[in-house]
Parts: sequence; structure tokens; C-alpha cells
Amino acid sequence: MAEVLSFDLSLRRDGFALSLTERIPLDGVTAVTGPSGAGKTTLLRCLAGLERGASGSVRLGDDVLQDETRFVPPHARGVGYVFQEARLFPHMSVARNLAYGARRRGVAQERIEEIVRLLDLAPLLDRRPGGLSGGESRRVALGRVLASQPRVLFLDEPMTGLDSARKAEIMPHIVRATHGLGLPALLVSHAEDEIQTLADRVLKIEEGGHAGWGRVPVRLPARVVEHCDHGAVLVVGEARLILPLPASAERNWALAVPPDGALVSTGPPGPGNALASLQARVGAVPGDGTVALEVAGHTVAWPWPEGRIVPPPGSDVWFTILKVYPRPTG
Ligand SMILES: Nc1ncnc2c1ncn2[C@@H]1O[C@H](COP(=O)(O)OP(=O)(O)OP(=O)(O)O)[C@@H](O)[C@H]1O
Repeated sequence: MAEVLSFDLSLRRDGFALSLTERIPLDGVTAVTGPSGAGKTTLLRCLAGLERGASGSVRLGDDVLQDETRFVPPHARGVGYVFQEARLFPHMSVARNLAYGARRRGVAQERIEEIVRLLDLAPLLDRRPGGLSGGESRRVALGRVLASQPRVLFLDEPMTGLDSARKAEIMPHIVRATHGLGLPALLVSHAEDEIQTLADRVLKIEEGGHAGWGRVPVRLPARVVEHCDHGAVLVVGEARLILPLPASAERNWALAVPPDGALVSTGPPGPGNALASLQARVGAVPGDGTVALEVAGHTVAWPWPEGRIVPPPGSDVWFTILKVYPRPTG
């Protein structure tokens, strides 16, 4: 069982109050989402020990980071915080910025080399932050935080201000930093594409309080079999689809299909602008509004539209994919 980040926090300041009690598994990526001013950054700051005015408790696994008698300072919490802006040291090379992150914890050189490889930082090592693009700076900032060997990663809108091409470039690096290194993360984001691609669960907050857990997409494994003028041809189950992925793209992908990103029909779909259509089989019907579908060799809990009759278990249905968010898996 995954360890848990648990907290019961309150904070009051002019015109704003935060009051949240949660248990978040330290496993995969938890997106924290909600309207502007909801308190997402404030929550991360409280958990990281950056808000002295917050009262309550914070536990990371078995470790108490805060309670009535204890307040562990930010640098000793094991939290790696990637801020909205890169905050690199401008007078140091990229290599020295990375080494700075590692120095405090006496991190082995091999670990730095692994981070350089994972985040593709080798070509940047001798450069100064001033000359880096927005996407490159974020990558270095992520690398510097990873070099401090955190137990959990906090990503506060790490792609703000990047265009969709730069986002597509940095997202695989975030996947490698989290899923590749097995590092759990909290990701503050408003952006649907970031949440659907990266998140394993979604915590929604509003006006400083809990507003529910959001739905996460189902993920289907796919593999690149060839490239064409329009991108990469991927195979998912018995279907093929073309996605605009770069020629250098990884071979294995998880295709995140959001709840509004597919249609299920009881007969084969006619021609349309679907990305792909897969034959699926109805499995268990647990009675929680979802139906277990066997799609492309996977069983997924698919939200069944209210009022539509569920075909009996064992029936064939068609799973027509309208929208996917691809995530590399290595
Ligand atoms: N340093 C500060 N001092 C006083 N109030 C602040 C400070 N920073 C944020 N606030 C206020 O606290 C509330 C929560 O802000 P916070 O930045 O946590 O929201 P958010 O959900 O992260 O918003 P956004 O999506 O716009 O980044 C807002 O009302 C904001 O105006």
C-alpha cells in the first residue's frame, strides 16, 4: 500500500480562509485544481512549510511535519517544490545549478547523471540560465529539485506561459520525473490537457475547501509502429490511429481517454471523425455508474451514460475514441 500525505490545515488571512482535511496516496500524480484564487498555491505552500500562519497537522508517511508542538522547516520536509517561475541562479551554469540542488543532501554523482539523462540536460550543462528558453529553464528547475532527492514533488503550474509545442516537449520529462523515478507528485494546474495527461487522481478545491475528487481518464496502452506525414501511427488493441507526435517519439504510450473522449455503442460505428474504434466486451456492472469494459486487452471502469441500458455481461460493444491525451511510458 502506498504511503499517504495526510493533513488537516487551516489558514486565515484577509478575505480568504483555507480549511482542508485530506489523505492523498503518495503514488503517481495528484492534480490539485480549482478556480483562480481557490487556494491551490496556498495549500502547497502550507504543506511545504512556507506559510507559518497555517495551523493544524501535516504528515508525510510516518513523519510528522507539523502538529501542535512541531514545525519542521521547509528544507527538512523532503518536499521538492517547482515554482511557477524557474528561479534558477543566473550567475551559475546549468551544471552548477544542478549541483547546488544536490549539495545539501550529499547526492551521489550517479544520481545527477541519471537526472541529466532523464531530462535530456546534457546539451545545456555549460549554459547560463539567462540564455535558456522557457521550456529549457523549467526542465533545469525540475532537474535541480530532483537533485535534492525529495520524497514528494510539488509542481505549481510548471507549464504556465509555455505554448502547446513547448508543453508537449516538457510533459514527457515530467512523466519521467514522476513515474520514471517513482516519485509521487502534487500538480497544481487548470489546464485540461496537463491534468488528463499527467494526473492519476484529481483533487478539486474551491474557496479554500474541498470540492470533490474529479474523474480521471482511462488509459490504454499503445505503441508506435511507424511514422507518416501527419505524425506517428500507433496500434491500440486491433485499431490503428495517427497522432501528431514528433518523429523522435518514444515507442510506448498510454493513451488517456477522458470521460467525454469516447462513445460506446452496441453496433459498429459508422464513418465519422473518430480517432479509432475498438471492439470491446461488457464485463461486470458494479452499480456505481460504471461498467467494466474489456478494451484492447485491458479492463477499464467506463462511466455509463445515465438512462442508457447496459447490455448483459459478455456482450460485444464498440469503443469509439474521439479524443486522447498521449503519455509516453518509456
Ligand atoms: N501573499 C499573499 N498575501 C495575502 N493574500 C494572498 C497572498 N497570496 C495569495 N493570496 C490570496 O489568497 C487566496 C488564495 O490564493 P492562491 O494563490 O492560493 O490561489 P490559487 O488557487 O493558487 O490561484 P491561481 O490559480 O490564480 O494561482 C486568494 O484570495 C489570493 O488573493
